[in-house]
Amino acid sequence: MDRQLKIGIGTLNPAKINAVKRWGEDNHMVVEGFSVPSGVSAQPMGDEETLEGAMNRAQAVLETSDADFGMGLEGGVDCIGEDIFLCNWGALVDRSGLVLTASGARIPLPQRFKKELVGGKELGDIIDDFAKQTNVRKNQGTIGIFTNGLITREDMFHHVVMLLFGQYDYQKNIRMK
Ligand SMILES: O=P(O)(O)OP(=O)(O)OP(=O)(O)OC[C@H]1O[C@@H](n2cnc3c(O)ncnc32)[C@H](O)[C@@H]1O
Ligand SMILES: [Mg+2]
Repeated sequence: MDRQLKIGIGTLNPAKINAVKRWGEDNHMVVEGFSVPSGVSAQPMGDEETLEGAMNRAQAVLETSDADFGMGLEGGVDCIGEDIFLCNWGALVDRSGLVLTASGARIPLPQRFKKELVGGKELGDIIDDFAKQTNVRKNQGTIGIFTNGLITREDMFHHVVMLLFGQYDYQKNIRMK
């Protein structure tokens, strides 16, 4: 029997790992979480820093494991005008040097969150206080709280994982030409 391909995901957060496991189960791939540094702040601000965190995690996984694919999923926030939005990025790298990226769905956060975020507080802590729950980040996520559970953090990241793997064959073919 063929060896199953392994996806290493750069986190121990179950909301992220389960999103990748959904893909792994559907596609006969093994998934393992690894604790790696994101190389960016604990609460990334803006697309650039959030994407950088996702790419750093993906690359670090390849360097520290025997995984065939390294994946990084990073959560941040981003301002558009006066509003502040959830902002999530994913990166997928393979051992040939291919790097794929994709972002997640965005919804606005309450204005009162903005002050605390700009003041240096992590969204994970702010949402726990707001929802009077613990570890929202490991469960339905902020997106789950503000969509009444319709789209959880796992659902949102699963979509990102599909956007990443969905690009794989197309990008591989482009590179080989
Ligand atoms: O262990 P890791 O992988 O770092 O998981 P994390 O929950 O800390 O996730 P990120 O570092 O990717 O996210 C950066 C911060 O934004 C928070 N965050 C981002 N999106 C979130 C969401 O949907 N729900 C709850 N917290 C979220 C998160 O808890 C962190 O405080
Ligand atoms: Mg974190």
